[in-house]
Amino acid sequence: MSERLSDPERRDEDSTEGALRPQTLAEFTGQKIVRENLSIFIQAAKVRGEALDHVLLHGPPGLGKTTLAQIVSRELGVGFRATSGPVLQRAGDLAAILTNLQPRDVLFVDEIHRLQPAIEETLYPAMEDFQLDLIIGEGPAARTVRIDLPPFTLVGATTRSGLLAQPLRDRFGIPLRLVLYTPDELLGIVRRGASKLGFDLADEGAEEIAKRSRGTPRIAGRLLRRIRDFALVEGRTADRRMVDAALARLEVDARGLDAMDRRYLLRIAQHHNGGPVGVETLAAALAESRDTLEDVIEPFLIQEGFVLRTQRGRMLGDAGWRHLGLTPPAGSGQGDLLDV
Ligand SMILES: Nc1ncnc2c1ncn2[C@@H]1O[C@H](COP(=O)(O)OP(=O)(O)OP(=O)(O)O)[C@@H](O)[C@H]1O
Repeated sequence: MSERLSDPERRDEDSTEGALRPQTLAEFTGQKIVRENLSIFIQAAKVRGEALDHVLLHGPPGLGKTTLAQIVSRELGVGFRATSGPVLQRAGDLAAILTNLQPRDVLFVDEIHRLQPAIEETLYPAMEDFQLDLIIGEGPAARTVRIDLPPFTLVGATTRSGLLAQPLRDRFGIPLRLVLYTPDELLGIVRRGASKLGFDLADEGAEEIAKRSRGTPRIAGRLLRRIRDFALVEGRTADRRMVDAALARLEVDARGLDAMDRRYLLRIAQHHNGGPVGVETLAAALAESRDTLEDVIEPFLIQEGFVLRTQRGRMLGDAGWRHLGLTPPAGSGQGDLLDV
């Protein structure tokens, strides 16, 4: 995958990313419905003294799934273990983790849609009955040993709940969908981040970053840290003009789109006359995977009306044409919109 500054999937090696992480539900900005529901279920689990039901967090990358999972364990006052779908290669890897959990611990599985089928099946009885069926030996001598597990809470995160097998999805009692943040919510996150970093950021500078972060806290945090670098080296106050100039140098445009987003829009405009064009065709032309287009690039472009998802493929929306400064060809309809 390309190295984009506004790539919400890329994690920062920068230790300050961790410093910006909210630690409690009250500190967590935005996602009001998710927050309110989680708060009730956490309180109820604590009153009953039971493990919280399993939680599935789904939504685009960089919206705070890992952060929320950590917050859930902290609010429950239990331990936190983290792994991810692609890391678990053998059923034994999962067994080792599960048998080491303390009662009511949170086990976070990132990218849960990428679990191996065999591991997924080990997970079903573990989630449902807190039991682990281990097969010992091979061939005719093989036998199954059943191990009791402590009750635990699985918090799964995925950018694609549609890719989860139905039986796995059904085992999450608390499915929660994260949505892109509003500029106002991001403003709160940027202000809080600036104060945590001890960075003197003017209000208008903060607003500019919030507006141009593609609805994603991880991008907001990254832009904030890069602008802090510019301010430091140039010895300037981070007011609107300074932030604007810095974002231009980072190739982030007035609406927060980066070079890749613009290539995507231009491709539909110039090579497909505004579309419709299939996502596979676009992915091949842009040398990106279909998953990257669907998970990373499109959610914001669709939300803002730059792109429309129709039965026959992607089309450029009015906002997309306007943003590129181009005129739509006469008679370009919008096709049949898919529910997005
Ligand atoms: N509501 C929020 N308020 C403040 N900062 C947030 C919030 N949500 C996320 N962040 C910040 O954004 C960054 C990304 O968050 P996190 O790693 O939890 O995202 P994620 O959705 O788990 O991403 P991925 O799906 O790629 O794992 C972190 O630095 C975190 O501090």
